[in-house]
Amino acid sequence: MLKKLPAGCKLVPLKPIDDSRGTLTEVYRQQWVEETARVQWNLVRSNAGTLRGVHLHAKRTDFLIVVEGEMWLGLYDMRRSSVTFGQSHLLCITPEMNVAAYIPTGVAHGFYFTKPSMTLYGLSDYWTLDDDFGCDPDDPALNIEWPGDARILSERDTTAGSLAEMQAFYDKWQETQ
Ligand SMILES: Cc1cn([C@H]2C[C@H](O)[C@@H](COP(=O)(O)OP(=O)(O)O[C@H]3O[C@@H](C)C(=O)[C@@H](O)[C@H]3O)O2)c(=O)[nH]c1=O
Repeated sequence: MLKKLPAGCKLVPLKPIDDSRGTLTEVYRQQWVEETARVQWNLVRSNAGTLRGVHLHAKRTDFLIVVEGEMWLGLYDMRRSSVTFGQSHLLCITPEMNVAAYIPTGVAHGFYFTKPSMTLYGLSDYWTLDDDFGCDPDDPALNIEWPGDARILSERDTTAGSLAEMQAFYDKWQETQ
């Protein structure tokens, strides 16, 4: 497991501004991640024990904020040309940390929620199942030890194939580009 984030992943610091009314926080500026604008935003509620993923996008990047609760972000670098290829990282994000996570294309990711949580994420391309590869989040090759035993997974994630199969799909997709 990598001690740092896979290459190109970023934790962007957010700066809450407090006053007697409460707090105002900018959560996204396009210049923070130096690339194209977000074209879609998703607001997601997750029950305690939910695991979403592991998913991979070949064309799309995600910019993600934990608004409420606690999220463990598992990352695995599938880009053969990357210096961190084949390496994983797991980190915990809470709203109090005041960070947004930027996930580039080619880095597989899963979200595990230890308590009821709300996340907000911006997509650089419209969501489509064609760019939502998936694999078994417990595949030992991922080298990600999700915290907590109780698990709520989607049907798709429960029946997803291996990391090796997802890597083969991703490699094939890249050859056609
Ligand atoms: C992601 C998404 C899903 N949906 C629909 C499809 C389905 O009916 C319902 C729930 O979708 P899913 O089960 O795919 O949701 P989920 O498993 O949370 O999918 C997400 O997982 C994390 C790890 C990611 O990486 C995200 O990009 C996305 O893939 O919402 C949309 O309409 N638009 C969207 O942008």
